[in-house]
Amino acid sequence: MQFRSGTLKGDEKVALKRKGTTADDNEGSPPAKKARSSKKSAPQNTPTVVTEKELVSEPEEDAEVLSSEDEDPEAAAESQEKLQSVLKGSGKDPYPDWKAGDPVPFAALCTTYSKIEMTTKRLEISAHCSKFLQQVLRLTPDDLQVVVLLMINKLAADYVGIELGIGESLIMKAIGESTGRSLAIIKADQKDIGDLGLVAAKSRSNQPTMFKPKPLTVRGVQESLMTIAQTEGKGAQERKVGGIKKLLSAADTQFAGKGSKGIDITKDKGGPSESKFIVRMLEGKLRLGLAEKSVLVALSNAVVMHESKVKTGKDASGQKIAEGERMLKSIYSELPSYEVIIPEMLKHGIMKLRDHCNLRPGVPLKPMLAKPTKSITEVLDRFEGKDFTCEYKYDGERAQIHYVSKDADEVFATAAPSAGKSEGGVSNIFSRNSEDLSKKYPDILQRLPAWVKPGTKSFVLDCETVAWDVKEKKVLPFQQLMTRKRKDVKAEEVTVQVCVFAFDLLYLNGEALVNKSFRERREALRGAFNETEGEFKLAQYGNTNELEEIQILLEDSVKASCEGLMVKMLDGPESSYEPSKRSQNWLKVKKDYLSGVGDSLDLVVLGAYFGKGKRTSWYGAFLLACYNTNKQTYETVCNIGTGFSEAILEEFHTKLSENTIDHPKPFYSHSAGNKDQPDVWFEPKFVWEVKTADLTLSPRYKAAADQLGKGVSLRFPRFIKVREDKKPDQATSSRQIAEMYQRQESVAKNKGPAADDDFEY
Ligand SMILES: Nc1ncnc2c1ncn2[C@@H]1O[C@H](COP(=O)(O)OP(=O)(O)OP(=O)(O)O)[C@@H](O)[C@H]1O
Repeated sequence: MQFRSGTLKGDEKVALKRKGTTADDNEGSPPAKKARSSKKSAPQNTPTVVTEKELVSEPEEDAEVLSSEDEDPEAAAESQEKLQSVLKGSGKDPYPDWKAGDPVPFAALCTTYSKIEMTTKRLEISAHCSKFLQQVLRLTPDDLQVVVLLMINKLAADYVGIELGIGESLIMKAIGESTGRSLAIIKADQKDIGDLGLVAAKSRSNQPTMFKPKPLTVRGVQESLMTIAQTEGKGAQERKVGGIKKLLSAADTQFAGKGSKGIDITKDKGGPSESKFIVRMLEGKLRLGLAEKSVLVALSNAVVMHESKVKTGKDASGQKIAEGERMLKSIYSELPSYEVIIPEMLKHGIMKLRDHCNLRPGVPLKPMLAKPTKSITEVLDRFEGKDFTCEYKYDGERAQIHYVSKDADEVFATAAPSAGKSEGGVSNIFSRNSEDLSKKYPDILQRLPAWVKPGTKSFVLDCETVAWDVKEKKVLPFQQLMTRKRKDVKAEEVTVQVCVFAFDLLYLNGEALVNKSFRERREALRGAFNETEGEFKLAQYGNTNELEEIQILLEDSVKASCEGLMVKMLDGPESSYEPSKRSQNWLKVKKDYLSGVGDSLDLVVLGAYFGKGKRTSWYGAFLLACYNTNKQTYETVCNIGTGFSEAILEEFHTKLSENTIDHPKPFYSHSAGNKDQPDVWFEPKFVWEVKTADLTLSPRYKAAADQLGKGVSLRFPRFIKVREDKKPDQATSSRQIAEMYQRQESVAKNKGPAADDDFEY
């Protein structure tokens, strides 16, 4: 049966109930044995131990891109030796040497992309990346930064705010105009092939060449992409198309006009075609299965190898490679900016990076995140024998405030365009994605100097901005905060007042505090700021290990309009601040999810079903997906039709209709059966927070199917809110879903949900 709208007819519901489920259920089956046994599998954040399985899949988690905390040094060294042997054994350089000092040819980067695309083995991916980066270091080190950025499909660090993600229609137009093919043919090809990159490659190989433009260079492509991304104002679309056409016309000169002897898109996924990769870059997704962490590791390996060859003429040892990897990961976690790190690394060498690169105001770091729990007793079990603290979990927007006063010793390091300059100094606010929020919160920046005590010269503060009811003097719901304009807000015109609730201090007066204990950081926080009612407060907390007292704190937090508690380790190295990591040392306890799955999920809208009855004018239900960070694919997880008001359905209909696509993207992992297809597909753009009763296995959905054998789906999913602060690739990951599923009580007790395995859909 196809789930088409939020409401089922009565008899359908009865029929389904007899099977132990209902329509909003996304069908269940008993957990497979595999799923139960995988509970015992090794921790996933020890990637340096290379097993047979890891050679095939890449157990990574973007949120943990940078953490090296749990790594065992011996295992790391062993893994490095294996990597080294792969590096040595991989034979020829990936691309013939270009003349030393010349710009890196774009074709060389595309050859590397293509080799990466052809394998799923982690060590091979690392080896291809590292070999190419060594070649760049040897021949044109000045281009290393640009090469690394393009490998992660970025034009600049996130805080600079330049993004690609050009719409399909503009790209199709440019492909048509640059290759002389009609838009109708391009559209037909897209329908057939499903990958616009391959359509571009095919179009290019069929095109006769009149003249041979100069081959593309990596730097040239980066500059052109930058211009395209920054084009705005009148006629922007036409100018963007013009820019794309120029790039495509200069691409694949070696293949153009050779027909299928040139780029054969039926073989090797189109090979190293430049047009293919340019188009994918423009779309904002390279889809190589190359996670940022792999590039970071390959970069450290390449630099260590290169330095060793220059100094001793020999390859570096596995131990040296492991040391380099730990160093670069740790530096990058505090200072995530290749623009800052790479020039310093080239100047001083990788092992001297600590002397030159540290956390600094102006460069936002990725925040530490929490693991969900579903009972207070689970918290007590996890933190047994340790001192911990329970803070209120405020429901607003994560914010990182950076500040340097004019009489501080250091300078504000940012390239972020809208850092607020005042008489007092320079300040900026960043989101959890390192986006510059200064234009959204000018009122905070204006008031900031009043909260700072006289001896406080510079800081990086971790906090939550929360909508504040000035009259009633209390916190307002998250939805209220979302009504604030996102850009060009004038401090004097602010309608929704915000109060900043500070909960951590990462840097103070020239010193990074991230490696100090949380008790010390909290002390420093209290010493550095003045609280001001309704404007700036320190997060409320209680230090207790008593179940009853934690229960009371939880209830009080909910009465104060908070979501629940954040429970944090207080002392020792475990209580250090772990940037970018979803850590066991921060636990969240949400009142709504006690005894459920422990947390809500943030999911991406991939498709919709036309509404029926009262919902005929809008979409009645939606197909949602989680994100697989290893494969960079969206995996379907449920259909949802509950929790929407009519006004919201109307709004979603308008917004989503602008993002429809003719076919599912090749990186959507969904059921192939006709009856499971939504009526409309969308670009992956919107992230919605969704609540669920529990999780179940289902052959109809694909979430976490790699880990569990069958897909996971949500039972009784209910829409809560739009997560404007999350990008699609920051949605709940497949790995998180697998973890949630495994932690579910029914699985832990080996009972399994009651639904039939062979339920007919
Ligand atoms: N006292 C606090 N300490 C830490 N984080 C807090 C606190 N109060 C509110 N928060 C918010 O809670 C979030 C922690 O939950 P989590 O790490 O899972 O982030 P999330 O994925 O955005 O999940 P959620 O939807 O629960 O906010 C932080 O990102 C922050 O925005």
